Parts: sequence; C-alpha cells; structure tokens
Amino acid sequence: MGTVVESANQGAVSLPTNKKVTVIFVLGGPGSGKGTQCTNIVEHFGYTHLSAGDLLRAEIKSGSENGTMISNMIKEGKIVPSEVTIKLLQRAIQENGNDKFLIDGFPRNEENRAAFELVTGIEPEFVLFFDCPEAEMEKRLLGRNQGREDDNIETIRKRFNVYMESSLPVIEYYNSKGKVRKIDAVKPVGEVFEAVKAVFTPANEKVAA
Ligand SMILES: Nc1ncnc2c1ncn2[C@@H]1O[C@H](COP(=O)(O)OP(=O)(O)O)[C@@H](O)[C@H]1O
Ligand SMILES: Nc1ccn([C@@H]2O[C@H](COP(=O)(O)OP(=O)(O)O)[C@@H](O)[C@H]2O)c(=O)n1
Ligand SMILES: [Mg+2]
Repeated sequence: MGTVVESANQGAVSLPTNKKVTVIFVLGGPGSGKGTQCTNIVEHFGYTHLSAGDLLRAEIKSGSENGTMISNMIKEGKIVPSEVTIKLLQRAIQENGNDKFLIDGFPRNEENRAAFELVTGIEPEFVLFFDCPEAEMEKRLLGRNQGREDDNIETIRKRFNVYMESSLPVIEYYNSKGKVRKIDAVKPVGEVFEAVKAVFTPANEKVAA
C-alpha cells in the first residue's frame, strides 16, 4: 500500500510531483548496522536508501545556511530540528524515480515522527529495528573509520543517551501499533541479513524457497 505525498500540504518543497510511495523506517542505535544492512536491502530488493544522517552531512558540505547549526548539533549528538531533516527527505523522495524507500535513522524522536506524518501524510509500511547491545555498538563506532566527527567516545556516549531517551520511545510507539520487525543485530553481517531477508520476502515465496 502506497501513500500519496500531497504537495499542497507540504509547504516545505516546491517540487510539483504527487507521488505514491512505500516507506520503511530503519531504526536502531548508533552503530547497530542500519547503513550496512540498507546497502544489502538495496541490492536485493530494489529500494532506494535515504540516510537522514548522510543527507544532513551532505547539507553541511553544500555550504547551506543551516550548515553550521547542523554541524554543531551532530558534534553534540543532538537531534536536528525536524523541519530541516524533513525538507531534505522530501526533496530526496520527490527527486528520485523510485517509489520505495528505506529511511535510515529517522524518525529519531517524537517530534521527527509526528512532523513527518503531518507534513507528508506518509505512514511507514513497517519499522525495521536493529537491536544491538551498547557495548557492541560502541566497539563498532570506534572502529568505523569514516572520519566522522561524532565517532569519538565523548559524542558516542551522548548519542547513546539521546537514543535511550528520545529514539527508543518512537520504536515503542510503532511496536504498540504492531509495526516493528525486530532483528538481532549483534551477529555477523551475513547472519543479520538472513534475518532481514526473511522480513522482506513475502510469505508465499518463503514456502516455495
Ligand atoms: N553485523 C555486524 N557485525 C560487525 N560489524 C558490523 C556489523 N554491521 C555493521 N558493522 C560495522 O559497524 C560499523 C557501524 O555500522 P553502520 O552500518 O554504519 O551502522 P549505523 O548506520 O547503524 O550507525 C561499520 O564500521 C560497519 O562496517
Ligand atoms: N533524524 C536524524 C538523523 C540524524 N541526525 C543527526 O545526525 C547524527 C548522525 O546520524 P546517523 O544516522 O548518520 O548516525 P548512525 O546511527 O548511523 O551512527 C545524529 O547523531 C544526529 O546528530 C539528526 O539530527 N536527526
Ligand atoms: Mg548510519
């Protein structure tokens, strides 16, 4: 089931396209493997991957007027105001020819969640949730080596606090609506992807396989 993105009620983006889209939110703590698994899902299932963090980092690089504010918030592990992130997501959805999207790292708090729903009218098909212990996430982030300004132990601790206080309640919200597909993310990448595949493969194909 798709949802119509009504340009009339957006205000944020002036592109004229009204588009039916399928959206899956990909959530989990920092370092739980969201980006890694999204790459696999794109290859196997033809989705377009939109990482909220990547879009924000690209916005900093583009020299946008919000760049300094975004950069400061990311360095502090804080969540950027929804208005900014939603504009970037909307634009990416509307500019892309695909009609099915993985939205990775969003919504990260209640404000993100409610504003996205209000502005776009989009409800996710389901929420893919990568469940991973903090010690494992910390180890992965410290070894990520992507030159990110927020992958240092001080900022990592702040990000974990924000995750516990602001992001987990969003996952709980979707859980209460029966929309969460929880994956044990502590296993090696290939094993995690086997569990992910089971979520994306329709029941009838699972019987045939
Ligand atoms: N299942 C896994 N086991 C071990 N390392 C992993 C696993 N999944 C991802 N990684 C590594 O952990 C780091 C964080 O992964 P990433 O996909 O960027 O997570 P996220 O987007 O959730 O922060 C990366 O260096 C990645 O290569
Ligand atoms: N919805 C979002 C997503 C990311 N961000 C910011 O971007 C940072 C990095 O997000 P990310 O999704 O790339 O991080 P990982 O979970 O992949 O490690 C977050 O810590 C926030 O500061 C945000 O403000 N709002
Ligand atoms: Mg990521």
